Amino acid sequence: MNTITHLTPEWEFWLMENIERGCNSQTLVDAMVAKQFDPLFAGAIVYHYLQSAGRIDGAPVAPQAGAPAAAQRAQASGYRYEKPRIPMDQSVIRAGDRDVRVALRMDKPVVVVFDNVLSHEECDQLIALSRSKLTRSATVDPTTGQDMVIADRSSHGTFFRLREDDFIARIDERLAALMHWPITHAEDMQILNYQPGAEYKPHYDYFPPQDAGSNQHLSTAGQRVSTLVMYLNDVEEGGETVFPELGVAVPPRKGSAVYFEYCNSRSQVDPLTLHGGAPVRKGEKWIATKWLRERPFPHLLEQEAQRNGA
Ligand SMILES: O=C(O)CCC(=O)C(=O)O
Ligand SMILES: [Fe+2]
Repeated sequence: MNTITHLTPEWEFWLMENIERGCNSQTLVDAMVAKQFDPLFAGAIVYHYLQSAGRIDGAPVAPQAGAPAAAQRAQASGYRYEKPRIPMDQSVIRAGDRDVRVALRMDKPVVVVFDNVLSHEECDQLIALSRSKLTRSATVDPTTGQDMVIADRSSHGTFFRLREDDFIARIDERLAALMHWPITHAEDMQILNYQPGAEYKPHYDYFPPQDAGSNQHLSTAGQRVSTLVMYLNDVEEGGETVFPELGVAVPPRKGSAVYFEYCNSRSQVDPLTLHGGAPVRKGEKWIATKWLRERPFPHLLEQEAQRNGA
Protein backbone atom coordinates (compact mmCIF):
# COMPACT_ATOMS: atom_id res chain seq x y z
CA MET A 1 0.00 0.00 0.00
CA ASN A 2 1.26 3.50 -0.84
CA THR A 3 2.00 5.78 2.06
CA ILE A 4 0.91 9.42 2.23
CA THR A 5 3.57 12.05 1.48
CA HIS A 6 1.56 15.27 1.31
CA LEU A 7 -0.40 17.32 3.80
CA THR A 8 -4.04 18.30 3.26
CA PRO A 9 -5.38 21.52 4.87
CA GLU A 10 -7.24 19.31 7.39
CA TRP A 11 -4.02 17.65 8.48
CA GLU A 12 -2.27 21.01 8.59
CA PHE A 13 -4.97 22.24 10.95
CA TRP A 14 -4.73 19.06 13.00
CA LEU A 15 -0.96 19.49 13.37
CA MET A 16 -1.16 23.13 14.39
CA GLU A 17 -3.93 22.45 16.87
CA ASN A 18 -2.10 19.58 18.52
CA ILE A 19 1.20 21.44 18.64
CA GLU A 20 -0.69 24.28 20.30
CA ARG A 21 -2.04 21.77 22.84
CA GLY A 22 1.54 20.79 23.65
CA CYS A 23 1.63 17.29 22.13
CA ASN A 24 5.11 15.90 21.77
CA SER A 25 6.59 15.06 18.39
CA GLN A 26 6.62 11.30 18.81
CA THR A 27 2.88 11.25 19.59
CA LEU A 28 2.19 13.32 16.48
CA VAL A 29 4.43 11.21 14.23
CA ASP A 30 2.95 7.96 15.57
CA ALA A 31 -0.61 9.24 15.01
CA MET A 32 0.23 10.20 11.42
CA VAL A 33 1.97 6.89 10.70
CA ALA A 34 -1.07 5.06 12.07
CA LYS A 35 -3.09 6.93 9.40
CA GLN A 36 -0.78 5.65 6.63
CA PHE A 37 1.59 8.63 6.44
CA ASP A 38 5.12 7.81 5.32
CA PRO A 39 7.20 7.72 8.54
CA LEU A 40 10.01 9.83 7.08
CA PHE A 41 7.59 12.40 5.73
CA ALA A 42 5.73 12.53 9.07
CA GLY A 43 9.00 13.02 11.01
CA ALA A 44 10.15 15.83 8.72
CA ILE A 45 6.81 17.63 8.62
CA VAL A 46 6.28 17.46 12.40
CA TYR A 47 9.78 18.83 12.92
CA HIS A 48 9.05 21.64 10.46
CA TYR A 49 5.77 22.60 12.16
CA LEU A 50 7.28 22.46 15.64
CA GLN A 51 10.09 24.69 14.46
CA SER A 52 7.65 27.17 12.86
CA ALA A 53 5.69 27.23 16.11
CA GLY A 54 8.87 28.18 17.96
CA ARG A 55 8.88 24.88 19.83
CA ILE A 56 12.31 24.00 18.39
CA ASP A 57 14.90 26.71 18.61
CA GLY A 58 16.77 26.78 15.29
CA ALA A 59 19.26 29.38 16.49
CA PRO A 60 22.81 28.36 17.31
CA VAL A 61 23.20 27.32 20.91
CA ALA A 62 26.08 28.15 23.20
CA PRO A 63 28.47 25.20 23.56
CA GLN A 64 27.82 24.81 27.28
CA ALA A 65 24.07 24.63 26.64
CA GLY A 66 24.55 22.45 23.56
CA ALA A 67 24.15 18.96 24.93
CA PRO A 68 20.77 19.15 26.67
CA ALA A 69 19.29 21.54 24.10
CA ALA A 70 20.43 19.35 21.22
CA ALA A 71 19.05 16.24 22.88
CA GLN A 72 15.66 17.93 23.20
CA ARG A 73 15.65 18.92 19.55
CA ALA A 74 16.79 15.46 18.49
CA GLN A 75 13.78 14.05 20.24
CA ALA A 76 11.53 16.63 18.63
CA SER A 77 12.62 15.60 15.12
CA GLY A 78 11.47 12.02 15.75
CA TYR A 79 14.85 10.68 14.63
CA ARG A 80 15.71 7.45 16.42
CA TYR A 81 19.33 7.05 17.35
CA GLU A 82 20.77 3.59 16.93
CA LYS A 83 24.09 1.98 17.73
CA PRO A 84 26.83 4.19 16.23
CA ARG A 85 28.59 2.64 13.24
CA ILE A 86 32.01 3.40 14.65
CA PRO A 87 33.33 2.31 18.07
CA MET A 88 32.63 5.02 20.67
CA ASP A 89 34.87 3.62 23.42
CA GLN A 90 38.31 3.63 21.78
CA SER A 91 40.80 6.48 21.79
CA VAL A 92 42.63 5.00 18.81
CA ILE A 93 40.92 3.27 15.88
CA ARG A 94 42.93 0.84 13.77
CA ALA A 95 41.93 1.89 10.25
CA GLY A 96 43.61 -0.48 7.81
CA ASP A 97 47.18 0.72 7.39
CA ARG A 98 46.93 3.53 9.94
CA ASP A 99 46.14 4.15 13.61
CA VAL A 100 43.73 7.05 13.84
CA ARG A 101 43.45 8.98 17.10
CA VAL A 102 40.11 10.24 18.45
CA ALA A 103 40.42 13.90 19.49
CA LEU A 104 36.78 14.55 20.44
CA ARG A 105 33.46 12.76 20.20
CA MET A 106 29.78 13.23 20.95
CA ASP A 107 26.75 11.05 20.36
CA LYS A 108 23.21 12.06 19.33
CA PRO A 109 24.27 12.89 16.72
CA VAL A 110 27.53 10.98 16.42
CA VAL A 111 30.20 13.59 15.67
CA VAL A 112 33.85 12.56 16.03
CA VAL A 113 37.03 14.52 15.36
CA PHE A 114 39.98 12.37 14.28
CA ASP A 115 43.67 13.22 14.19
CA ASN A 116 46.13 11.63 11.84
CA VAL A 117 43.71 10.26 9.23
CA LEU A 118 46.06 11.35 6.44
CA SER A 119 49.81 11.96 6.59
CA HIS A 120 51.05 15.42 5.64
CA GLU A 121 52.58 13.91 2.49
CA GLU A 122 49.22 12.42 1.50
CA CYS A 123 47.50 15.79 2.05
CA ASP A 124 50.11 17.52 -0.14
CA GLN A 125 49.76 14.89 -2.83
CA LEU A 126 45.93 15.09 -2.89
CA ILE A 127 46.20 18.87 -3.32
CA ALA A 128 48.87 18.58 -6.04
CA LEU A 129 46.81 16.01 -7.98
CA SER A 130 43.66 18.19 -7.75
CA ARG A 131 44.99 21.65 -8.45
CA SER A 132 44.75 21.53 -12.24
CA LYS A 133 41.36 19.74 -12.23
CA LEU A 134 39.32 22.20 -10.11
CA THR A 135 35.93 23.44 -11.29
CA ARG A 136 33.27 25.53 -9.53
CA SER A 137 31.37 23.36 -7.02
CA ALA A 138 27.74 22.48 -7.65
CA THR A 139 24.94 21.20 -5.41
CA VAL A 140 21.92 19.03 -6.11
CA ASP A 141 18.85 20.93 -7.36
CA PRO A 142 15.99 20.00 -4.98
CA THR A 143 13.43 19.62 -7.77
CA THR A 144 15.36 18.10 -10.69
CA GLY A 145 18.17 16.29 -8.87
CA GLN A 146 20.66 17.79 -11.35
CA ASP A 147 23.91 19.46 -10.31
CA MET A 148 23.65 23.24 -10.21
CA VAL A 149 26.03 26.05 -9.31
CA ILE A 150 24.69 28.17 -6.44
CA ALA A 151 26.00 31.13 -4.49
CA ASP A 152 25.76 29.20 -1.19
CA ARG A 153 28.71 27.13 -2.25
CA SER A 154 31.60 29.28 -3.42
CA SER A 155 34.31 26.62 -3.46
CA HIS A 156 36.03 24.84 -6.35
CA GLY A 157 36.39 21.12 -6.47
CA THR A 158 37.09 17.87 -8.20
CA PHE A 159 36.61 14.12 -7.59
CA PHE A 160 38.66 10.93 -7.45
CA ARG A 161 36.92 7.74 -8.51
CA LEU A 162 37.01 4.83 -6.05
CA ARG A 163 40.43 3.12 -6.36
CA GLU A 164 41.27 5.50 -9.21
CA ASP A 165 44.94 4.59 -8.74
CA ASP A 166 47.05 2.87 -6.08
CA PHE A 167 47.47 6.03 -4.04
CA ILE A 168 43.71 6.76 -3.92
CA ALA A 169 42.92 3.06 -3.35
CA ARG A 170 45.07 2.99 -0.22
CA ILE A 171 43.18 5.97 1.19
CA ASP A 172 39.77 4.57 0.12
CA GLU A 173 40.49 1.32 1.97
CA ARG A 174 41.58 3.17 5.09
CA LEU A 175 38.45 5.34 5.07
CA ALA A 176 36.13 2.34 4.71
CA ALA A 177 37.88 0.73 7.68
CA LEU A 178 37.70 3.93 9.72
CA MET A 179 34.04 4.60 8.90
CA HIS A 180 33.16 0.92 9.49
CA TRP A 181 31.16 0.66 6.29
CA PRO A 182 31.77 -1.37 3.10
CA ILE A 183 33.91 0.21 0.40
CA THR A 184 31.20 -0.64 -2.19
CA HIS A 185 28.91 1.92 -0.48
CA ALA A 186 31.35 4.82 -1.00
CA GLU A 187 30.87 7.78 -3.29
CA ASP A 188 33.83 9.20 -5.18
CA MET A 189 36.17 11.26 -2.99
CA GLN A 190 35.49 14.97 -3.34
CA ILE A 191 38.29 17.55 -3.09
CA LEU A 192 37.32 21.16 -2.36
CA ASN A 193 39.34 24.35 -2.36
CA TYR A 194 38.05 27.51 -0.67
CA GLN A 195 39.75 30.83 -1.35
CA PRO A 196 39.41 33.78 1.10
CA GLY A 197 35.72 34.66 1.47
CA ALA A 198 34.59 31.29 0.10
CA GLU A 199 32.20 29.20 2.18
CA TYR A 200 29.65 26.41 2.10
CA LYS A 201 26.48 27.61 3.86
CA PRO A 202 24.86 25.24 6.36
CA HIS A 203 23.23 22.25 4.64
CA TYR A 204 22.44 18.57 5.12
CA ASP A 205 24.54 15.94 3.39
CA TYR A 206 21.56 13.59 3.13
CA PHE A 207 19.19 13.92 0.19
CA PRO A 208 16.06 15.56 1.67
CA PRO A 209 13.44 12.79 1.47
CA GLN A 210 10.68 15.31 0.67
CA ASP A 211 12.51 16.75 -2.41
CA ALA A 212 11.54 15.29 -5.78
CA GLY A 213 15.13 15.71 -6.95
CA SER A 214 16.38 13.28 -4.30
CA ASN A 215 14.73 10.28 -5.96
CA GLN A 216 17.31 9.74 -8.66
CA HIS A 217 20.08 9.69 -6.02
CA LEU A 218 18.17 7.51 -3.57
CA SER A 219 17.40 4.95 -6.26
CA THR A 220 21.04 4.05 -7.01
CA ALA A 221 22.52 3.30 -3.59
CA GLY A 222 20.00 4.69 -1.10
CA GLN A 223 20.43 7.54 1.33
CA ARG A 224 23.76 8.94 2.48
CA VAL A 225 24.47 7.70 5.99
CA SER A 226 27.74 9.30 7.10
CA THR A 227 30.38 11.84 6.10
CA LEU A 228 34.09 12.29 6.71
CA VAL A 229 35.50 15.76 6.00
CA MET A 230 39.32 15.61 5.94
CA TYR A 231 41.42 18.75 6.22
CA LEU A 232 44.32 18.87 3.78
CA ASN A 233 45.96 22.04 5.10
CA ASP A 234 46.05 24.39 8.08
CA VAL A 235 43.92 27.49 7.55
CA GLU A 236 45.23 30.76 8.94
CA GLU A 237 41.80 32.12 9.92
CA GLY A 238 38.22 30.90 9.52
CA GLY A 239 37.09 27.87 7.49
CA GLU A 240 35.81 25.89 10.48
CA THR A 241 33.26 23.14 9.87
CA VAL A 242 30.31 24.42 11.89
CA PHE A 243 27.28 22.55 13.26
CA PRO A 244 24.82 25.38 14.03
CA GLU A 245 22.32 23.11 15.82
CA LEU A 246 25.00 21.75 18.12
CA GLY A 247 27.05 24.86 18.84
CA VAL A 248 30.12 23.01 17.58
CA ALA A 249 32.91 24.32 15.34
CA VAL A 250 35.82 22.19 14.14
CA PRO A 251 38.87 24.20 13.04
CA PRO A 252 40.73 22.74 10.07
CA ARG A 253 44.02 21.02 10.91
CA LYS A 254 46.14 19.33 8.26
CA GLY A 255 45.61 15.53 8.35
CA SER A 256 42.69 15.61 10.82
CA ALA A 257 39.01 15.06 10.00
CA VAL A 258 35.46 15.34 11.30
CA TYR A 259 33.08 12.39 11.00
CA PHE A 260 29.30 12.43 11.48
CA GLU A 261 26.31 10.07 11.08
CA TYR A 262 22.77 11.02 10.12
CA CYS A 263 20.75 8.10 8.74
CA ASN A 264 19.44 5.08 10.68
CA SER A 265 18.35 1.61 9.58
CA ARG A 266 14.81 2.90 8.91
CA SER A 267 16.20 5.55 6.53
CA GLN A 268 15.24 8.31 8.93
CA VAL A 269 17.59 11.31 8.68
CA ASP A 270 18.83 13.54 11.48
CA PRO A 271 18.30 17.30 11.03
CA LEU A 272 20.72 18.05 13.86
CA THR A 273 23.60 17.26 11.49
CA LEU A 274 23.06 20.58 9.72
CA HIS A 275 26.61 21.80 9.01
CA GLY A 276 28.62 24.12 6.78
CA GLY A 277 32.07 25.40 5.96
CA ALA A 278 32.49 28.84 7.56
CA PRO A 279 34.00 31.55 5.34
CA VAL A 280 37.78 31.40 5.02
CA ARG A 281 39.08 34.69 6.33
CA LYS A 282 42.82 34.33 5.76
CA GLY A 283 44.74 31.80 3.69
CA GLU A 284 42.97 29.06 1.76
CA LYS A 285 41.29 25.81 2.73
CA TRP A 286 41.54 22.37 1.14
CA ILE A 287 39.38 19.43 2.17
CA ALA A 288 38.62 15.92 0.96
CA THR A 289 35.08 14.61 1.64
CA LYS A 290 33.92 11.00 1.72
CA TRP A 291 30.18 10.23 1.75
CA LEU A 292 28.83 6.74 2.37
CA ARG A 293 25.48 5.29 1.25
CA GLU A 294 22.96 2.86 2.70
CA ARG A 295 23.48 0.33 -0.07
CA PRO A 296 26.26 -0.66 -2.49
CA PHE A 297 26.65 1.01 -5.87
CA PRO A 298 26.02 -1.75 -8.45
CA HIS A 299 29.14 -0.80 -10.48
CA LEU A 300 31.30 -1.03 -7.34
CA LEU A 301 29.93 -4.44 -6.43
CA GLU A 302 31.04 -5.59 -9.86
CA GLN A 303 34.41 -3.83 -9.59
CA GLU A 304 35.11 -5.38 -6.17
CA ALA A 305 33.97 -8.84 -7.29
CA GLN A 306 36.40 -8.68 -10.20
CA ARG A 307 39.22 -7.56 -7.92
CA ASN A 308 38.54 -10.46 -5.61
CA GLY A 309 38.61 -12.84 -8.58
CA ALA A 310 34.94 -13.81 -8.34
O1 LIG B 1 34.03 22.77 4.22
C1 LIG B 1 33.60 22.16 5.21
O2 LIG B 1 34.16 22.25 6.29
C2 LIG B 1 32.38 21.31 5.09
C3 LIG B 1 32.26 20.62 3.75
C4 LIG B 1 30.97 19.91 3.58
O3 LIG B 1 30.04 20.09 4.31
C5 LIG B 1 30.78 18.93 2.48
O4 LIG B 1 31.70 18.74 1.67
O5 LIG B 1 29.69 18.32 2.42
FE1 LIG C 1 28.36 18.76 3.88
